[in-house]
Amino acid sequence: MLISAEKGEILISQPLVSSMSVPESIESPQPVPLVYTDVNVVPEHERNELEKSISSLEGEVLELKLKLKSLDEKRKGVLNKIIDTKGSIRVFCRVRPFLLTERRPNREPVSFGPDNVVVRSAGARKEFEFDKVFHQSATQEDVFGEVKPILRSALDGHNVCVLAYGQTGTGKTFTMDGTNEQPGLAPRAIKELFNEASMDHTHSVSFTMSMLEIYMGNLKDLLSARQPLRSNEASTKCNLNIQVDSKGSVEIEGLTEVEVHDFTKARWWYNKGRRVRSTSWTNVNEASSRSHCLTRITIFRRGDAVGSKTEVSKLWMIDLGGSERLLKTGAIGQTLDEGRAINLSLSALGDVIAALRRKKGHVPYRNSKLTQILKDSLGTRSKVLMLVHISPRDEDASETICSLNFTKRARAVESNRGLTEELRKLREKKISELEEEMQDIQESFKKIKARLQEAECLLSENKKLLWTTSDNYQEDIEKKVLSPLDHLKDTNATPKSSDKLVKISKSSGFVPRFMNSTVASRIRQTMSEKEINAKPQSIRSVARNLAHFSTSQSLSLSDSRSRGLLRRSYTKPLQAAANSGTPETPKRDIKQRKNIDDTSSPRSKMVTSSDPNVRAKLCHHRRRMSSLT
Ligand SMILES: Nc1ncnc2c1ncn2[C@@H]1O[C@H](COP(=O)(O)OP(=O)(O)OP(=O)(O)O)[C@@H](O)[C@H]1O
Repeated sequence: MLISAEKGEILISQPLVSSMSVPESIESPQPVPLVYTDVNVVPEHERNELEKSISSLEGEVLELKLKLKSLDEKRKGVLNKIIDTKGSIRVFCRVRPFLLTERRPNREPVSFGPDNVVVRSAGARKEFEFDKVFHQSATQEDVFGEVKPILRSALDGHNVCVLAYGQTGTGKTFTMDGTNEQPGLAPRAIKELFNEASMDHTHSVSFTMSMLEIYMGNLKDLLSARQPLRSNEASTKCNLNIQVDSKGSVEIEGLTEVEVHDFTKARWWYNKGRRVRSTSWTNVNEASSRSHCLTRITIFRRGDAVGSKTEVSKLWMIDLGGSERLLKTGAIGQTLDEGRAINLSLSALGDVIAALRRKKGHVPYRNSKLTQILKDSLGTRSKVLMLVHISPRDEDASETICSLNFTKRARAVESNRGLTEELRKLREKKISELEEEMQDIQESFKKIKARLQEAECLLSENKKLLWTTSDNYQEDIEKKVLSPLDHLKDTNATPKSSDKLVKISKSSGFVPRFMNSTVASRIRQTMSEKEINAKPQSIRSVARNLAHFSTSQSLSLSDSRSRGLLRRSYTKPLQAAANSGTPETPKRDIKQRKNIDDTSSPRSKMVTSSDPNVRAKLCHHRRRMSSLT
């Protein structure tokens, strides 16, 4: 028998009850034909089939997981090649649109192409090249689209740094942070990380988050529980120490690191950190960031295989302080000091990037806190993405040139400039080939993942089925062990695998044919019931109990053990008919069967009546029932 999990149907192997005939008398020399009545018993061969299917599915799941793992490795390699060919330090430029309060000049000082910017200032024309230029109409989505591949790199174990650089008021905070309606890179990146992690079937990935600010050369923990009441007030966690371990990994002593399990929680922490950041008014930007704000997502990625190591990587998202020359901002006092501190560290960052690009032996990381913190994320195995922001205004043209000159240093070596036309074409061809390969890998990955999900689903269904049937199987074994009918075992053949399976809907209230009453028994039953119905309620209830047995009055086995077996076997369909058709748990099944056995056993002491007529009828019933027990 098989229970179809989908349709709630019971499949019963033939021959079923039709093949069951009970010998007229125990003296009959004929062997007892096949008795196969328990609808909950799964034939051995079907259980074997199920076990075979489970083991083959387990093999398939393992194989598919291995395939996914090897494809993942391949994907990692190809992505790495793409990023390296494109340049491990990539520089994008974003041009801020004119604000409503700004007057649009007749002749705009900045013009741009897809990967170049031309600035005209004081009669001079300067051109700068970029990996990509985002025009004024570019959306937050457009910018994120270009950053997305580097996030995959972070999940693959590389340290990644995304930096927003530019003059005050050019849109660094807008790009990194955004607004509720137009979320920026940081919230989008965090969401994407969770999204990618949820789709990774070969690794378990978890994240922690930290935020800090470098303000006037000091480190301030933005997620610390104890924050100063006013923005200028010194925080308790204002001077954190930067440590470098033997492997060159940078850690910040005492920096709050929160575990984030989902995007909502991560976003909550991110907003909390942003609120604490130091800002002040300058005559360029009303809420100017007077510090560098660093958000770190630490990624812990561990393979499913036993003994696999946890890979740790970092994603830094940095909103740098405004890079403008101090005179222009009208800064005095503390604001002037803040500006100086920002400029010093920006210049140190420029030196580090330039040294890395020139592949110079000495990289001056120690010159600022910013570069000390980023020491393990700006190196050779890391990926850096710098977004330089510029203003479209005429008055900002000279400041724009300064910003673009800064990024020119960063791009100098890996840029297309200096490459011959032939080499440039070769490079582009290689990138497009790699991108095609990447697409193929992703397609195969998707297909295998879909098959894996299918196989896992089927496996779990089959296991459930085996579990259910094993329980019945176990019961069956127990019954066989306890059954005194062991000598009949050899004559009761197990249905062959070739036996046709008959589908019977569970809800149809199926009763095996051997339980159907004969014509004679039906007449007898009707007559008894008519008489009993005329009697008091207590007697009617007894008659109802007896009616369970009236359906099998044609049985006349004198062997009490045979009768016991048969009674046990047909109480199940009765019970099934009584139930509403919901699949039973094995435990409930046993309990109910016990109850039915109890109630179906007529006991003389249950029936008492002073009416001699009723007594006579009941005796008649008792006599008939006693031949069954
Ligand atoms: N791409 C854009 N689209 C629409 N508005 C923008 C864009 N970029 C910047 N802005 C607007 O310009 C103003 C200044 O932007 P933002 O504060 O992001 O500059 P910033 O470079 O971070 O300045 P600071 O260095 O002083 O913090 C804000 O009002 C912002 O909403």
